[in-house]
Amino acid sequence: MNISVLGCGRWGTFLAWYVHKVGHNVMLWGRENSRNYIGLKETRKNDYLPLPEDIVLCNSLEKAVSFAEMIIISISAQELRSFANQLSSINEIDGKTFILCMKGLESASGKRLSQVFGEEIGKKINLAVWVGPGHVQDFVNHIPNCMVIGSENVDITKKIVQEFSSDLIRFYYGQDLIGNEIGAATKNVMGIAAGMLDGFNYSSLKGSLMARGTREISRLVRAMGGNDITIYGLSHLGDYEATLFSEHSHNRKFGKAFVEGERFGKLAEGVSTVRALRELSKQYDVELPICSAIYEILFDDKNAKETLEDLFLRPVKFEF
Ligand SMILES: NC(=O)c1ccc[n+]([C@@H]2O[C@H](COP(=O)([O-])OP(=O)(O)OC[C@H]3O[C@@H](n4cnc5c(N)ncnc54)[C@H](O)[C@@H]3O)[C@@H](O)[C@H]2O)c1
Ligand SMILES: O=P(O)(O)OC[C@H](O)CO
Repeated sequence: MNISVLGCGRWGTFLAWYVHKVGHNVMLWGRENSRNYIGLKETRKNDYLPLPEDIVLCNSLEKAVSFAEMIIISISAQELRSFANQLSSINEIDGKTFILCMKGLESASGKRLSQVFGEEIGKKINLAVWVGPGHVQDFVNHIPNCMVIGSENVDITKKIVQEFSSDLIRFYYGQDLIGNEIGAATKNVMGIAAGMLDGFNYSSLKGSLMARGTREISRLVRAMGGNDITIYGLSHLGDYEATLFSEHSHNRKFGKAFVEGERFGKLAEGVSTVRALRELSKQYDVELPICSAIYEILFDDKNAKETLEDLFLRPVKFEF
């Protein structure tokens, strides 16, 4: 099958490498002036992998869309609305299958990425998300993992899983798009919290963070109409190792650098997601103590150590 991957950053380039490895014809699109695109064009490699010769690199969106039956998108979440708007003017998108491989929420509205995409596209397309644990550094070293693909159409979910399954990634069929998208986005906020704990030498608290983080997000998912058990699946709890503990996690590294007064320059999606969660907490009247603490530290200039320690001073309550 012909597959295009739109976005040639860390994850997009891996996805092109992966779908090529499982036997598809692949076109990888990037913006003409982007550093990632220029680097790949010049060297056919990035910091993580060499790009196989028969993956076609291209900077024409029209060409990438018309080439493929299935189109994977992996860019920064806050750019998705304007990017989808750009895509909507391409007639050939009609009837194609789009797969969002990104973890975030629109920061101003709290909307899920499938909602944002659907609102802008305005044409008949199939839409799915592909989330769950996985770092490029592990996959290229042949370390397998499990991931989840979900959509509102189980036939589409099954078709994508069939095309992309391999001994490197075992997929599960997602059953709850709300839970999968909220779960994938919010694990990044827990990753930032974990990095802060690491920075304060409180790493032993990460078990408690896993228990209370999942509980907090499961309440939100239930209020939004999703299934709270989804949060204990691959899109959220299943992604904690790769985010709360991994040396490769950008979100964890961002949190650690933040409390150490250093700058972390790579994309850490949890920063924008925590703004979205403030909005969702109000909209759905759900208390999100850990996410609120991270928001206050990042955006209200609250002292990080005191704010995290204050979480311990809240009234005692039942665990579930
Ligand atoms: N296991 C996983 O599912 C997994 C792993 C890593 C990353 N991700 C997700 O993938 C997404 C991308 O992360 P990344 O680490 O590759 O980030 P990155 O910064 O390496 O890449 C982002 C890419 O988006 C491009 N981009 C930004 N704005 C754009 C626009 N308006 N139009 C077109 N392209 C634009 C940039 O040029 C860049 O190449 C994030 O949402 C991240 O959470 C998922
Ligand atoms: O490096 P991070 O924190 O963006 O995490 C990457 C993936 O989402 C881990 O599954």
